[in-house]
Amino acid sequence: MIKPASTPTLTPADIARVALKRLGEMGLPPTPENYSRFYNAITTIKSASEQSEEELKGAYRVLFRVNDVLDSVHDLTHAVLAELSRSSEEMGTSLEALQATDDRQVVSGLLQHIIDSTGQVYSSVAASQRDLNQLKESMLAVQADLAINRKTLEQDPLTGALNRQGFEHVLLREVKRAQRHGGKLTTAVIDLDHFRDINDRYGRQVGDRILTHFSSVAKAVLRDSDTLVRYGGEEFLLLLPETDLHGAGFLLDRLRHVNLKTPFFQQQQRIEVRFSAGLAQWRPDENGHAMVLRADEALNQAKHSGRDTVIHARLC
Ligand SMILES: Nc1nc2c(ncn2[C@@H]2O[C@H](COP(=O)(O)OP(=O)(O)OP(=O)(O)O)[C@@H](O)[C@H]2O)c(=O)[nH]1
Repeated sequence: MIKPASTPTLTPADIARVALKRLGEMGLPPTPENYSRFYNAITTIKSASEQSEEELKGAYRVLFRVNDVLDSVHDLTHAVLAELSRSSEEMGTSLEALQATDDRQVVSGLLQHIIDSTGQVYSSVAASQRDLNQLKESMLAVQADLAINRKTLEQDPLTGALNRQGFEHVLLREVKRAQRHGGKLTTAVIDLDHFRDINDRYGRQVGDRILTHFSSVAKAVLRDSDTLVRYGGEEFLLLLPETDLHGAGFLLDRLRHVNLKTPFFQQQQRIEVRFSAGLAQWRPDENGHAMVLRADEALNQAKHSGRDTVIHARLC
C-alpha cells in the first residue's frame, strides 16, 4: 500500500535521526566525529584507508604496469628519434658531398650510402612499430585489469549489486543527466523486514543466500537503465532514471508481487521475506544525496507505520 509522507521537507533533526540510525548499524557511538564519518560514508567515495588490502594491492599492481608500459614507450620513442636524427645527419652530409663532386664513382658510392641509411631508418621504424604493437597489447591487458579492479571496488561481492562506492559514481552521473535534460530521477531505499529474525531462525548463511535471492528478484524487475545497489546489510537502493514517483511506486508494487510469488526455499521450506521502502523523486534544487536522505526518511516512516509498505516522500 502506498501512502504519502506526512513531512514534506527534511529538517536537521530528521537528518540527525537518519545519521544516528546509520551509526547504530555501524556499531559506532554517536559522537560528533562519528557523525561526520557517517556523513562521509554516505556522501563521499571510500577513502584509501577504508579500502581493503586486496583492493589496494590490485590498484598498485595496475599502476606499476601502467608505469612500466609508459617507461617502455618513452625509451622506444627516444631510440627512434635518435636513430632518425643520426640518419638525417648522415644523409645531409652525403648530399652535401654529392653536390660538391662530378666523379661518377664517388656519386655512386654516396648514393649507395643514402640508400643504406634509408634502409636502416626503415628497419628501425619497422622494429619500433612491432614494439609499439606489443606495448599496445600490454595496455589492453592493463585496461582489462582496470575493469576488473573497478568491478572489485564498486561491486558487492555477495549479491553482485553495486556497492556504495559504485553508487556514488552512478548517482553523480544520473543527477547531472537529469539536470542537463530536465529529466526525472527517483530513488527507492528498500529494507528487508525483520531480517534479524531470519538470521536468528535459519542462520546467517541462509540469510546471505536470501539477500542474494532478493537481489536477483530485484534485478529481474528492473530496466537495464535502472541501478541496484546494496546500500547496507539488508538494505538495497534503486536508482531509477526517467522515472517519477508514480512510475517508481508501480515498480515497487511489481517487486513486491514478484518477491512474494518467488520466495526463497531452504530444504523445501518456503521462507518469505517482505520489505519496506521509501521513495523520493529528485528535485531540481537538491543534490543526489539530499534525495537519498529523503527516501531514507520515508523508509523510516514505512518502518514506523508497520512495515511491508512503501512511503513516498513529497516532491514539494
Ligand atoms: N545474513 C546476513 N545478515 C546481515 C547482513 N548484513 C546485516 N545483516 C543482519 O540484518 C539484521 C538487521 O537487523 P535490524 O537492523 O534489527 O533490522 P530488522 O531485523 O530487519 O528489523 P526492521 O528493519 O526493523 O524490520 C541484523 O541481524 C544483521 O546482522 C549480511 O550481509 N548477511
